[in-house]
Parts: sequence; C-alpha cells; structure tokens
Amino acid sequence: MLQITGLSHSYGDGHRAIDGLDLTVPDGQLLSIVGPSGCGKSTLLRCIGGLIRPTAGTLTLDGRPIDGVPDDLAVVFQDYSRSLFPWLTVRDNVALPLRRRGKGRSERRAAAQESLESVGLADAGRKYPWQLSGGMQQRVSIARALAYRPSLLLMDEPFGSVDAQTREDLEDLVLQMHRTRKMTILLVTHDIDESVYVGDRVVVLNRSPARVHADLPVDLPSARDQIETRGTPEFVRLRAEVGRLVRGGAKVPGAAPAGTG
Ligand SMILES: Nc1ncnc2c1ncn2[C@@H]1O[C@H](COP(=O)(O)OP(=O)(O)OP(=O)(O)O)[C@@H](O)[C@H]1O
Repeated sequence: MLQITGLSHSYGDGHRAIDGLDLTVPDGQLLSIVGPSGCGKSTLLRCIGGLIRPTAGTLTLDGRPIDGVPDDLAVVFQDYSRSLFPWLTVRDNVALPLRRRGKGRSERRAAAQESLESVGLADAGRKYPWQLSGGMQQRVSIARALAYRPSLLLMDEPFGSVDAQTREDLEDLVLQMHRTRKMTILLVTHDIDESVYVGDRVVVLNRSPARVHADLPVDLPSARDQIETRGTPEFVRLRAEVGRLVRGGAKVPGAAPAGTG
C-alpha cells in the first residue's frame, strides 16, 4: 500500500507546488490522477518515485518510508524519445534496468524478449528506437517498465505524444497489463475521458498548490471496451463530473468527499 500523509513540496525558488496532500493507494489499484495544468501532478509523482525529497510530510510504500527510488518501482514518461537510449537496440533498452536486479546477460535478454512480446513487439528487438514509430517507442518504454516486474508503476502523461488511435491501443495495453500483472499503477493524465476509461479510481487535484480536491471510485466493469464502455451511462456521468471538478466547478451530489478511499 502507498500511503501519503501531509505531503508538501516547495521548489528552491519558493514556489509551493504541493501543500498538505493526503492519499492512500491500496495494492493493485489503477489510480488516475487529473487536475488543472501546472497544479503539481508531476511533482507528486516525482516525490512518490523518490526523485525529489518533499519539504514536509511522509510517504510510505508497504510500510517503508520512501527516501530514495524504491526498488520495485518503474516509471513511464511522456517523452519516450528522451527516455530510450538511441545507441542501444530496443531489446538492450528493455534489458538495461534488469542489471539492477542482478540478473545475468542471457536472463536479461530472455526477460526483455518476453516483455517485448507482451506489448506486441516480438520482432522489434534488434531494431533501434529511432527506427520505430512514436507509438511503438512508447510500447518499448512500457515493455521496459514491465520487464522490471515493478509492484508500483508511475506513468506521467504516457500517451500525450501519440495519435488518437495509438493512444486508445496503449490504454487497452495498460488495462490488459494491469489485469494480468496486478501491480499498482498511478497514471497522470490531462485527458478526462482517459482517466475514467482506464481508472479504478480518479483523484482530482486542485489548483496549485496541489491537494486532493475529489476522490471518485470508477464503478465500471474491469473488462473495458473503447466503444461500449465510453457509451455507458456511468462513464458519461463520471466524465462529466471529473470535467466539472477539474475546471473548478462544484461537486455533484453523491461524489465521495476528498481524501476518502
Ligand atoms: N524544478 C522546478 N522548479 C521550480 N518550480 C517548478 C519546478 N518544477 C515544477 N515547478 C512548478 O511547480 C508547479 C507544479 O508543476 P508540475 O510539473 O508538478 O505540475 P503538473 O500538474 O504536472 O503540470 P502539467 O499539467 O502542465 O503537466 C508549476 O507551477 C511548475 O511551474
């Protein structure tokens, strides 16, 4: 379980990005995080990922304080072109972090190949990232994260740089991975429809400095379909509610109060 209590972070220039944020994420949940632009979503992920040390508050993962990059963590960023090494083959990119796991060369290669197969890139291992489309490169980033077998996966606007069709394919890939691997996923997105479509739960942050403004369970069946799910009354209701909340509008009756769940 990820537990965040009283989290605050101010940058060196004095800018307060997060102020007293509380959030608990049970194991295996796929949590979507949305909020107005610049409200502090990435800062929150950086604190959870141990990449920056918060100014105040506590973060624990399975009861252990986060005071560096947790062992079982993987991160997928929006900018795949900067997160993949162009001089390494796709397979070597995926295999690289497994060194940290202390695996031998052949074991790393086998795990990388298996992970590439699971994202539909079985034949791309010998290519270089720049020989692939943007969507395929982001699949490589996801394969790299999955090969590491994280218990916690942080995704920061992971589909923001691909076309709409590819975005839907990648959303479904993440849903499928989440179902089969049962890891906890925190997904930051600007896309309100996406937050509802992929999430078990949507947390809306308020304007900077960030705090939890609303916390909404997504009461949709776990098997989702891009056409059917998006046409259900529950999806339409939630999308409208999250949209209102992100724009700073009033909360509709029946929504869970902020900080629950
Ligand atoms: N390294 C930094 N130094 C100073 N201020 C920063 C730094 N990084 C972010 N900020 C500021 O902190 C606030 C929160 O930034 P952050 O990137 O966390 O927001 P965000 O919600 O992820 O933004 P976006 O929606 O645009 O992706 C912003 O006002 C931003 O300008």
